This record gives sequence, C-alpha cells and structure tokens, in this order.
Amino acid sequence: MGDCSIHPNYGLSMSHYYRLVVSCPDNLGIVSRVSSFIAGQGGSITEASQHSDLESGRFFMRYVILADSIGMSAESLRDAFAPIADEFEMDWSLTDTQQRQRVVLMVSRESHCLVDLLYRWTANELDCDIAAVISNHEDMRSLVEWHGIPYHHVPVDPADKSVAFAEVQRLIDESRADSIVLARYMQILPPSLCERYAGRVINIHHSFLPSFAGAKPYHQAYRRGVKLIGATCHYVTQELDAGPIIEQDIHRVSHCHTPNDLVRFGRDVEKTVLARGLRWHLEDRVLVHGNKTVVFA
Ligand SMILES: Nc1nc2c(c(=O)[nH]1)N[C@@H](CN(C=O)c1ccc(C(=O)N[C@@H](CCC(=O)O)C(=O)O)cc1)CN2
Repeated sequence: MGDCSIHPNYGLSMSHYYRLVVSCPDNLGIVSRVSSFIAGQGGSITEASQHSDLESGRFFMRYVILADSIGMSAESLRDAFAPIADEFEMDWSLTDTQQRQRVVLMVSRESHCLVDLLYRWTANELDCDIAAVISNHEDMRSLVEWHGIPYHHVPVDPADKSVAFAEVQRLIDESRADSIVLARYMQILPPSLCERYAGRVINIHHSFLPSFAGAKPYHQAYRRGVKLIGATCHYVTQELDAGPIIEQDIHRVSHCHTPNDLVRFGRDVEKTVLARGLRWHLEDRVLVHGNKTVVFA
C-alpha cells in the first residue's frame, strides 16, 4: 500500500497539457480525423468537447491532451496538425498550459472585483501571471503593490483622452499582456485599443445585458422596478457593452430594496461572474462566434 497521503493522480496533476481549440465549417469526419491524428501521435485526450451550430453550419471543438503522452513540443505538434487544419479550413489554436497567460488588470475606484481577482490569483484559482494593474486613480496602489504587482496610475483627461490611452497601450505592450481585464474600469476604451486587442479584453458589466447598458445600471434597474439584477462578463468591442457574452448571473430583488441594496447585492454577482468568465477565457473554453460565444464550461 503506497503512501495514502499522496493522491494517486499526483503525477498527472503536476503534468502539463496541450489545448487544441478549433472552429471550422461543419463537415463529416472532423472528429474522427482529429482524434485519429492525436491517437496516431500516442496522445491521451483527457477532455473533449464539441458543438455543431446548425443555424450557421459552424463546428466547434476543444480537446485537452496530456502533453507527456505526445512526446513532442507544442510547436512540433502545431506543425504536424497544420495540414489537417488547412484541409478543414480551421480557425484553430494549440496552447501549452505551461505557458501561463500574462494578464493586465484595469480598475477605477470600485475595488471589489480587483480584490476578488487578486485573492483568487493568490489562491492559485486563476492560472495566469498578473503582469500589472493600470488605473485612472491612485486608490488601489497600496493594495496592488502589497501583492508585489506593478501599479500604473494613468489619469484620464476628459478634454483629451488620447494621451492616457496611448500610455495604456504602451503599458499593455510593455507588460507583454495576453489578456486585459476591465475590473470595473470606468472609461470607454477607444476604437484603436478595441481593434488592437480584439478578443483579448474582458469586461464586467454590472447589469444583466442587454438590459441597462452604459453607466449606473443599478439606478436604471431600480427606477425600472426590476425583480432580478445581474452582471455580465463580455469581450470588449467598440460598441459599448455589446461584445460577445462570456458569462452572466442574476440575483433576486424586491420592492423593499434601495438602490444601495442593489449595488451591494450586485457586487457579489459581479465578482463571481467575472472570475468564472476570466477562468474560462484562460482555459481556452470560450470560442467567439460572431457576436456570440460557445463556452465549453
Ligand atoms: N470600448 C469599450 N469600452 C468599455 C466597455 C465596452 O464595452 N467597450 N465597457 C466599459 C465598462 N462600463 C460598463 O460596464 C462602462 C464604463 C464607463 C462608462 C462611461 O460612460 N464612462 C465615461 C466616463 C465616466 C467617468 O469619468 O467616471 C466615459 O468613458 O466617457 C460606461 C460604461 C469599460 N469600457
């Protein structure tokens, strides 16, 4: 009997994985061809997800492969897979979980989402490196620097925002960020940044979109007399709060609640929705399809 304190899968939990994500025109034989290719390389598939969008005729798949079972680098595996991808006109990626994503967080004055993400990152719930935090206010500096993370204060001049966003772009590129998270960052990103980082910027909007886009959604909801409030994690596009939705959740409210009650209830929803959305993004579980997403949660 071995040492029961060590989980029998300990070795696997310390292994790394390749993640193959595919989007392509639906066709017969895709699954067979891809799975046979992986098996032919000796690969062990530990997780397999697929979806056929019958309306658009688009096919989506996500395979997680035990890297040690393949015996080749991610780069070599990409080279070997490329002919199949070309044959099926695939949009695809193959990532190595040992290459942790670099993430830049952006925040204004509301701290709850930032605090929650920093805790989850510290607890190793988020498999990423937080390269920096950028804010248009100084409020969060001590919290962020306590975590040993660089903090950049980039104030935004309402009269000319271009200077600030040029600095934001410089900092994001200097940080070599793979993804950017707007953790209640309350400035509208200019088209130039939306285009430059398309598909890589995640926002948490404090309403159940498409209801109450824009500023002060809880006050809008209170005036409307809603019985549910919510939060939405979505990719950022030029059109405000209209990007592909990654995750949403709700909380029941009633006539006896004040706007401040809605804000308080909403904070808890925002935190969990953003954390789930970011985790799924980091794990390559989110595939964008037009202005919608396929999420292999
Ligand atoms: N290009 C985009 N930028 C941002 C998005 C987006 O979807 N596309 N989401 C917002 C977040 N947000 C709501 O979730 C939001 C933030 C800010 C505003 C707004 O009106 N801001 C004013 C300035 C307000 C201030 O100075 O305090 C502005 O930018 O003129 C609306 C919605 C983040 N960015």
